[in-house]
Amino acid sequence: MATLSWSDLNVTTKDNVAIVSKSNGLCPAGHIIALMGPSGSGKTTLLNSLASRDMGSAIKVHGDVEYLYQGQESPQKLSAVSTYVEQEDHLIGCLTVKDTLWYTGELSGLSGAILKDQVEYLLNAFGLKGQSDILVGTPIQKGISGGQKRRLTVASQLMRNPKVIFMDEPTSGLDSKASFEIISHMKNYAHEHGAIVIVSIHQPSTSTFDLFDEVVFLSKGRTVYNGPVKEVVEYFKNIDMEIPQYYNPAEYILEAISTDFGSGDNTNDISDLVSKWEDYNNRNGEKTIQQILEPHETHNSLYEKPESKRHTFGWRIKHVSNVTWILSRRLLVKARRDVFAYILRIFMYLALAILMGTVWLRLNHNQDNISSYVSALFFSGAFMSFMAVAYIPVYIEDYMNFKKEARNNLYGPLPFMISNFLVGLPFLFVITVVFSAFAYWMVNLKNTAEGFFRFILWLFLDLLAAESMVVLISSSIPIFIVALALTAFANGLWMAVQGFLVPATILNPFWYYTFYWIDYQRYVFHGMMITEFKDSIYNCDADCNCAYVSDLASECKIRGEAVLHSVGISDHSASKVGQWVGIMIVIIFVYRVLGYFALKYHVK
Ligand SMILES: Nc1ncnc2c1ncn2[C@@H]1O[C@H](COP(=O)(O)OP(=O)(O)OP(=O)(O)O)[C@@H](O)[C@H]1O
Repeated sequence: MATLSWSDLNVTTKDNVAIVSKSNGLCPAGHIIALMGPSGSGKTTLLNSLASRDMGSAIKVHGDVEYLYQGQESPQKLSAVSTYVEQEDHLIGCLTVKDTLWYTGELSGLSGAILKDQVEYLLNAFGLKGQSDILVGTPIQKGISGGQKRRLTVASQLMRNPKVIFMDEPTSGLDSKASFEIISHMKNYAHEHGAIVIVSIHQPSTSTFDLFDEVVFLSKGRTVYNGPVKEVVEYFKNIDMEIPQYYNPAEYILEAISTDFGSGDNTNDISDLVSKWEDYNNRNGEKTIQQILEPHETHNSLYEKPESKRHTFGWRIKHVSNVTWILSRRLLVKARRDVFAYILRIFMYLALAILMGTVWLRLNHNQDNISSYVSALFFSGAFMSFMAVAYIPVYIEDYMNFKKEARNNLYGPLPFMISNFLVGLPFLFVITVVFSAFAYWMVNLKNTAEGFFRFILWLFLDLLAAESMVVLISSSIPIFIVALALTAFANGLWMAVQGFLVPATILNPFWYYTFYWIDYQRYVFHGMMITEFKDSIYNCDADCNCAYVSDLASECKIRGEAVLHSVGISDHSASKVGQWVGIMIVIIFVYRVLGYFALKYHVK
């Protein structure tokens, strides 16, 4: 039989302030255990420590947590068989309830009739059958209620039949009936699947409280009671703290061990309760598995030996491509349904194209218009990439969902990054074509099909690089306001050093020898400049004064290459342009690889 046990677990801050002290416990397969205590008593911290979750360098954990099978180290690691239901839901707003379960099932390796049955079973078990085709909900489209989201979160994490389930306040925001239903379902799940379920919970009703097999009461991180729920009343009676009849025992104990509110300091009372619990334990000894288990609990078939899985390289490749395919399909559904993902941006770029086309309307090839042509190209490249900030909230929603799923071992950062890139490609291409189709001809940029397609190429690479930068920044610091500020700053930097506002020839050496060479907007700007000015001829003014000197001055004309020269573009050969396209691809690749490592860091 599998068990999760912990001994002498101490959690402190790095300044040695105790959060959880001397915690011991044992939970056998088939049992559901509650961690209870007032707010700030250390329930989440204990739960995280049991789940071996990284809590940052500010927290230190000492002691042992063991996942054992028949008293021996389990062949499978706890992280491989467990799932953690967080306090926040982190669902994808524009998927329906059924879609959410379906894709999670696919990601868990289910398919065909098994997947269908499992989805149906969970929809029924969590009371979501009537909402199966309703969207989870987005900021502009109301979806299911908060309580239904909570139930969906829990249901989706049972898809792959985890052996150990940690739940951080799964019932917060739910009414007592819904809370009862969830805990009741988890109890049945634990019993039927031989799973271990550990739940931190605030204030369950009496009927919900009675569903738990064991309970740990914490006060300021110290254990006041850890044992069977049905012995709670008896234990507290024996230590002269009789729970009045008709009183919810959980509520009564929580009031007694709460330290934040109420009159007077009850620290001594709490210390007294902790000592009494320690004395009781010393007298009776820690309970063994046999003492914890009910005599009738002999579901041996459920406690099958977990098998260790060693994956070959070929299996991994197949797994990554399968998961990439599932994630790509899910993202495509989102991209189609979520107006914020791409649809709004397509209209935004269309509006910008019309704005640009009417501001720089039908320029002609007189020298007075040369600077307007140059600024139009700068605006297209720089401002279009700046607008990629609109992608940040969409990406952060995906990231949060990714983090939840990756930490629960459904997949890793690689398929997430690849699918995000692949699904972005067609949408960014549509945005590019829509923008170019209007802006290019309205401004009267080079009147050739080749010029138009080259413009599309540069703008497409520009948007890809801008979006990849957003992915890198938002993956590194997935906090909306910070990612927004950093992306705006980075875009300002790339605009400033790309050689338009200050020509490369006079750019400060620090910027020139560093950021100028890795500035994707610079390659886009120079690429567009070559497309526009190479092999173009402009008229000097009526008195034959030419703003740019070229070999055509005697004919009162300016060769476009002279304009290129003035912004520091001396080599405009096809090989140079090809080299810049290559550099753009490398920049996009590097952004994505760095983004991958940022994701990897966050789910370590
Ligand atoms: N990283 C940290 N640095 C310093 N103190 C921390 C840190 N994490 C948690 N704590 C402190 O540890 C204590 C326990 O926090 P925890 O979140 O585990 O409590 P909780 O019982 O789950 O509370 P709630 O029911 O309100 O969610 C709190 O006083 C909290 O301020």
